[in-house]
Amino acid sequence: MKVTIFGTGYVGLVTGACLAEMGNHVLCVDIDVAKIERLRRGEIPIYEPGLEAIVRRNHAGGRLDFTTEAAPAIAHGELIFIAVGTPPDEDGSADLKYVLAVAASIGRHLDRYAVVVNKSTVPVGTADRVHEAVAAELAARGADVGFDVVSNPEFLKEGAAVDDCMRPDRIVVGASSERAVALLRKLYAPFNRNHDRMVVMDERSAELTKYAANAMLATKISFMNEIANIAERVGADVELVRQGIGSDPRIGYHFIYPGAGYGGSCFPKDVQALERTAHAHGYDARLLGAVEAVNRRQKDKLFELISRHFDGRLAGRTVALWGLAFKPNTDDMREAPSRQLMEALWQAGAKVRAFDPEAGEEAQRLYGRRDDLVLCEQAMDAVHGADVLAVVTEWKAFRSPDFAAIRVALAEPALFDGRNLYDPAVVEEAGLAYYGIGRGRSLRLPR
Ligand SMILES: NC(=O)c1ccc[n+]([C@@H]2O[C@H](COP(=O)([O-])OP(=O)(O)OC[C@H]3O[C@@H](n4cnc5c(N)ncnc54)[C@H](O)[C@@H]3O)[C@@H](O)[C@H]2O)c1
Ligand SMILES: O=c1ccn([C@@H]2O[C@H](COP(=O)(O)OP(=O)(O)O[C@H]3O[C@H](CO)[C@@H](O)[C@H](O)[C@H]3O)[C@@H](O)[C@H]2O)c(=O)[nH]1
Repeated sequence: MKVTIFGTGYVGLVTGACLAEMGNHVLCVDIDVAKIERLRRGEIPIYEPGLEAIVRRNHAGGRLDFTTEAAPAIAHGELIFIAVGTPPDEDGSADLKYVLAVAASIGRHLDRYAVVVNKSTVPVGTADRVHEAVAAELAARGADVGFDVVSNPEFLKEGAAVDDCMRPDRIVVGASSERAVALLRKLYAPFNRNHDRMVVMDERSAELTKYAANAMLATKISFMNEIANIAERVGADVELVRQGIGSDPRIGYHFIYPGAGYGGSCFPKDVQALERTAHAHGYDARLLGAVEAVNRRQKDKLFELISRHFDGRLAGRTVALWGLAFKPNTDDMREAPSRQLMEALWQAGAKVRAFDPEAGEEAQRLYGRRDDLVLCEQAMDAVHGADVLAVVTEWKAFRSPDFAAIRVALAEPALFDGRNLYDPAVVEEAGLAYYGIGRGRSLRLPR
């Protein structure tokens, strides 16, 4: 099929590449000229495992191309995806200016029936607004062209985006037109070979499904962080509690890892946006407000532990920091807990020596050159010359470090484990003070 995708970010590029891999002819459009030039040269602007090979193969095979021109892109696709950003505006609601700009542009150029497929995460009612924006432009030029708008939210996770896109749990399609549903069934048929993953519903339910999924996952994390903070105070170990509750299949082991708080481009903004939607409809969504508040507080947790360790005297101290990305397998630092921690440390007069397997360049872009930040090439380089070590992101490379070498390298051997990666007893045996999240220090069970 002929597919156009507006937006070549995490969602647009991955979707475009995977649809091309399934044999479709995909044209990706972006207003970012530099991004499109890089993509045409076969360079991938983001770090996403497996993506580069698929993009290069399909670009070379003539099934995937990139442009900055809206008109030929709209002429190309029988399915036109919108996968542009929906950042929060001043009050936390989703800002639809990019989505509506694409919709208007479709209306200005469309000259035969097409399905406009919205993949961006958008508030309930946006399909109607996109419909109106396209229709207004068609009317303005007196064009009598049929089109449908479908909601098709995306559930991929960064770091596993290609895999999620190739093997989705479900494909949610919100549509009121049979013609549009039939075209989407055809497009997604190769992804449904094993069993039908398509869940067809109305547009509003599809839009709400996306927010409900993210809000549920964020709620699980904040819940566990709340339990961790209780565990710390009562002398229990939240890691044992986690295993104790996860074994109940109604609860499950997934997404109940306590830590330094959730970050990324989705959970923080989507929980907030859903709360704003509820508010706009006269409902006070208290649970969502609490999920958000618990997370904001949790992102301060590592700083509090480090500050307490030094009795609040952080000026002149140096903290080694492992992990800048908001989670492993990405270079994305949007809303990353590492940022809140670094900024608080700087404010308190401390310096940071940081290492991340992929996000060093992004940190450089965000913070530029400054005296209180050294970006290191190796994990141990960050530790040498630091007083203490804080682990913020659970990259696999950090799972089993040489604690003895870390103890020798640190001036004040202490490890702040923001993801509960380590066994406190093992760390302490190596001669380092251990601080985790919700690990009451009075409890040490025999192994
Ligand atoms: N990142 C994720 O893991 C993820 C997962 C599911 C859903 N989402 C949602 O998908 C949407 C896109 O997210 P993302 O992370 O891919 O964003 P992103 O910021 O990585 O990419 C968005 C792209 O859209 C481009 N763009 C903006 N206006 C444009 C226009 N008029 N025409 C063409 N391109 C334009 C930007 O230049 C940018 O390259 C958001 O609504 C997000 O909430 C993201
Ligand atoms: O038990 C857990 C699981 C995750 N996290 C944190 O939660 C954040 C988000 O992680 P994850 O969900 O893996 O990453 P995203 O790429 O943001 O993906 C989420 O957001 C996307 C955008 O909407 C959705 O498509 C995905 O389904 C949804 O998982 C990260 O900071 C993680 O460190 C925890 O603290 N504890």
